[in-house]
Amino acid sequence: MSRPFLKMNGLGNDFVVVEARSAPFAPSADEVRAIADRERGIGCDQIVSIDPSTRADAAVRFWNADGEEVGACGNASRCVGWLLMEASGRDEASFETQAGILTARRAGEKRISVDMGEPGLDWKQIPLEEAMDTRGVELQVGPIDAPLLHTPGCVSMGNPHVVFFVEDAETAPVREVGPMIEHHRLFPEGVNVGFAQIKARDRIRLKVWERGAGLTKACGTGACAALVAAARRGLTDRKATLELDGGDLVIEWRESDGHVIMTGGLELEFTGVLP
Ligand SMILES: N[C@@H](CCC[C@H](N)C(=O)O)C(=O)O
Repeated sequence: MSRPFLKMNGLGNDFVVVEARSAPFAPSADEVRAIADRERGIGCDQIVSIDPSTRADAAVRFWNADGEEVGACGNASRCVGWLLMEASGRDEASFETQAGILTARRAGEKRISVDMGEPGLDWKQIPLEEAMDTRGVELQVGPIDAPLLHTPGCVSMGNPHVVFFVEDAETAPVREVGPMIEHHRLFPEGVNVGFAQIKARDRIRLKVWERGAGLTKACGTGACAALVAAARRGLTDRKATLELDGGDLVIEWRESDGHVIMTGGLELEFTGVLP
């Protein structure tokens, strides 16, 4: 499969990015896992391919480190948007994903805004196993009479998210609870698990246990989901700074069209050749 790649990250959430507009790239789950392996492979949270498109500048596919293809990846979308704009010399780029056509715009030096589209808020869009109010679903962790965590919000950003609101994100049981909820029966397609501490009406501290990748330094769609889940419950305004382990993202759930706008940085780490 020898072919060039770019190693990139968005706030430390890292990717192997393959340009596939002139030569198809369709890795098997085993090949994805081998590339993503941090001991024996290149090591990354997700793999990204930039494919040809007749409807946008490109089409983009994402795979988690566990080998499964997924519908959205916010931090990687900023990296792809930047690559497309650097190649075209323009200040805007669009690309197809399973979540729809996304538009990226420059927002400073190696800083990109991506219109992530409208969040999915109906239980069937998450999806959930049964009908529930996604502002606060019937799910709890710990003893029935004294739950550790409960009544999280659920949001789809083209991928499923559940967001628990916690007193202190630094001490939240991310590594213990994340894997338990990731594959919980309520989520037939699995789920990304956010732990959000509301610091102010315009500031959230967030940790995310990602479906198929575990605890990452940042999760762009997770940040979008946390802002939407918080704003729906009146905990924050519709625009806030999301503090992730790897850095900050500014997320706005726009009143005018209901779209979620994610703004943040990216890094090009190095180039290489897949073995
Ligand atoms: N890190 C990404 C999310 C990648 C996919 C996610 N783990 C899923 O399985 O849906 C982001 O920045 O959004």
